[in-house]
Parts: sequence; structure tokens; C-alpha cells
Amino acid sequence: MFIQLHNVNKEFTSGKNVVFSLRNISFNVNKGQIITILGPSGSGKSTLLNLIGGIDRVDSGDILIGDMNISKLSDKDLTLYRRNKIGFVFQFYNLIPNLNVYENVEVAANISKNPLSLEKVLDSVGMLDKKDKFPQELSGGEQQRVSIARALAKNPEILLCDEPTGALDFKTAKEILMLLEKINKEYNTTIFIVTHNTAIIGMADRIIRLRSGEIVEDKINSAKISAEGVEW
Ligand SMILES: Nc1ncnc2c1ncn2[C@@H]1O[C@H](COP(=O)(O)OP(=O)(O)OP(=O)(O)O)[C@@H](O)[C@H]1O
Repeated sequence: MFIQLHNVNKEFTSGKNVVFSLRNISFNVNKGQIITILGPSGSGKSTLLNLIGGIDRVDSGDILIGDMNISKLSDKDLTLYRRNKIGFVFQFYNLIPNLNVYENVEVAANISKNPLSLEKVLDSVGMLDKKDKFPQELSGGEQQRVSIARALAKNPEILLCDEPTGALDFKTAKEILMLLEKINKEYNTTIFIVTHNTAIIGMADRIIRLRSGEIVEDKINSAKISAEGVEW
């Protein structure tokens, strides 16, 4: 098993009050799966993604990635884990405005131990011909392609996508989903997609649903379809 969460708990407090808690989260994921995480706003989806990505730490419980228990890593080793194993894709791209496409991707590659060729990555996401453009010269879908290239350039084993299509129209969103599927096939990257869009579960191997910080559904998608067939 590639990713294992055992009884993961995480609380946020304000003064003495607990404002949110993720409770007893346990699940295992095989390498190369696409997992969708669904749930209402405030149910803990991003919190869960941040724990897996080493942006935040559990209060108790364990997260194992391969044979590494990231809950027990020093801050320095957790940074290295994040840098070398994890790619993040966000709803609003977060590109650096005064760097061009190539440079935005290069920044990520430069901090990684085992980067992929920038040309290959930009070609994979269909942005090689626009490598000299700046973010403000690109459409939302193109900016998201660049942000996926940036995540991918690090050659991550895990891609964590938080509402990657949330800001895009249907056609562009579908292109991004097809791109994520292509990456999953080409690089065997394990991909988590946090989304409010239930249509996306169609292309996932696995569906995990949260409510108020707890898992209320965890199932294998036995009727998986290609991203091209996803409709809403
Ligand atoms: N650093 C923090 N400090 C305090 N509270 C936090 C912190 N991060 C998240 N929370 C709270 O934890 C709860 C869960 O947040 P989270 O972002 O994980 O939910 P979500 O399911 O991703 O929501 P959305 O769909 O709206 O993005 C929310 O009530 C949020 O306000």
C-alpha cells in the first residue's frame, strides 16, 4: 500500500474552543490511483490534503507514504518530503506574475531533487509554444496548465489538486481533467482531486466523502469512465 492514514486527528482551536476537528481518518491508497475527495464546504477536504502534503501536521495518528511515516519527520525532512514527492495544484493557479511560463515551471524544477525536463513537461501540458508568455497573457485554462506543469516538473509521486477546475468553464475544466488523467497514465502519479463537482467522481478510482471532519463514504468506483466522458 502506497499511502496509509491511521486514525488521523487534527483540531483547530480559537482560544479554548475547538472550531474544527478532523476525526479518526483512516484509509489506504494504492500507487497510481485517482482519488476524489468530496464534501460540503468546511468538511475538512483541504485540511486533509494539507496533512497528506506535509503543509500541516497531524495532532495524532500516522500518515505513511511508502515506508516513511511523515507524522514523525523533523520540520527539515518534512520540507524535503514536500519538495520531492508532492505537487500542488490550486483553484487559482498561484503563478508568479513577473515570470514567464518557462520560468514559473523552472522555479519548481530548481528546488527538486529529481526534476523532469522542462520542455517535456511543457509539451505534456500543451504549453511549450507559449513558454515565453506571462501569466496575464494567458486564459484561465492555460494558467492552470502551467500550474500543473509546475507541479509536475518536480516529478512528484503524489499530485494534490484542490478544486483544480473550480474557476473554469465546462469545456476548459474538461480539458484539465483529461490532462490530469493523461499525467496519471503517463507518470503513474497518484492524484487526489478535492472537488464540489460530483461529476468528477466518474473518472476516479476511489471516492472519499467527508462530512464535518469525518469520512462518511469511502468506495471504489467500479464504473470508472475516462475524463472525456465526464459531463455536467
Ligand atoms: N489554520 C486554521 N485555523 C483555524 N481553522 C481552520 C484552519 N484551517 C481550516 N480551518 C477550519 O477548518 C474547517 C475545515 O476547513 P477546510 O478548508 O479543510 O474545509 P473544506 O472542506 O476544504 O472547505 P471548502 O470546500 O470551503 O474549501 C473550516 O471550518 C475552516 O474554517
